Amino acid sequence: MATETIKVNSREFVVKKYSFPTEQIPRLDYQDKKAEKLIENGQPVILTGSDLVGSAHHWDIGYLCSNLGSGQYTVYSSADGKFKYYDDKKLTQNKQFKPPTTQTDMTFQEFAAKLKRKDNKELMYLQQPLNDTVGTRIVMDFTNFNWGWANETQKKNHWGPMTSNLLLVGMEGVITPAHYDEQENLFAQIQGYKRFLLFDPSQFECMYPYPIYHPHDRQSQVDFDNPDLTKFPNFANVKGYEGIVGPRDVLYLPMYWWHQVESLHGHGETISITFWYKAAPTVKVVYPLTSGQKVAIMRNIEKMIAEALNDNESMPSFMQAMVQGRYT
Ligand SMILES: CC1(C)c2ccccc2-c2ccc(C[C@@H](CC(=O)O)C(=O)C(=O)O)cc21
Ligand SMILES: [Zn+2]
Repeated sequence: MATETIKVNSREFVVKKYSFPTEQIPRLDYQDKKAEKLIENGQPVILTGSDLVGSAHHWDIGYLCSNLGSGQYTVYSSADGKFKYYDDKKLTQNKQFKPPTTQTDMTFQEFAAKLKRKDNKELMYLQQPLNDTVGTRIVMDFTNFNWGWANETQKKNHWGPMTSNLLLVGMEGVITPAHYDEQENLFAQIQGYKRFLLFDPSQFECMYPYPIYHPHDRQSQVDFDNPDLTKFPNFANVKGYEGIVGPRDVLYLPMYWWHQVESLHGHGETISITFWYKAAPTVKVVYPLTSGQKVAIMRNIEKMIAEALNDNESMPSFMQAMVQGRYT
């Protein structure tokens, strides 16, 4: 795998080299009016100097071990280090689907002990909603997040309610392959460095998501390491953004933006916390539609057709019959 070296603020990072061009995601102080403007316009921005999770800046594996209590945590394992999310509620409709990762529940202490072992054959990724089973120190740190700023940002941008905070602890080298989410996301990095590759929702035609009834719904079918340009020819035209998100950085990741996330080697495990918000309720449709809104329309139509046909096998021929030779 070809690599390249990126320099950010006198630090050097060795990253995988991909086939597509990228521009830098802007990095601005979180109080900079330009940053506020970008968020307002649904554009990604890496916010520096934010104290959104200031009360968690001291979190490391040892502290979490001592203070997360003995609750069970969901740990995913992957032989190739890729953690392509799959919706287990859609497994029934896809008998032949083979989950690409395995999922084990364990205490954080067991997870930390596994991290220390040198004979790990698989990479591991702990992903857990922050809930009340955690210890009192963590609850205190959580309570002391800068909720004032978070709530103000939520209100100013007419986002819906916050739905969840996920605690993520990844080994160096874990990769979350390209996908999009249907929520606004303030992504707070606490420890380690993550490279984000982002693609505007208008790149939909280059990303070839799985069918909506597939367990990998919302994930791209394209293998970035070995893109099949026969099956996915438009991927040759894809253009992205990229940025390295380090400790104390907060990335605003707009809804419907595709993202691939790589925990970089040489800087230890990554610890992140996500703040997900439902979309703003669309009170009045404003034209022209944004590219994100067009993706939402495509998804809703795909869902309606799948429900109406009630037979996923007939979706491919139906979808093609609807447009072929007509909308050329
Ligand atoms: C891959 C993993 C661990 C996972 C497994 C099974 C179910 C859900 C998830 C899940 C959800 C969010 C992330 C964080 C981030 C990617 C990253 O930071 O790696 C991201 O995509 C986002 O913040 O939107 C990571 C995961
Ligand atoms: Zn995501």
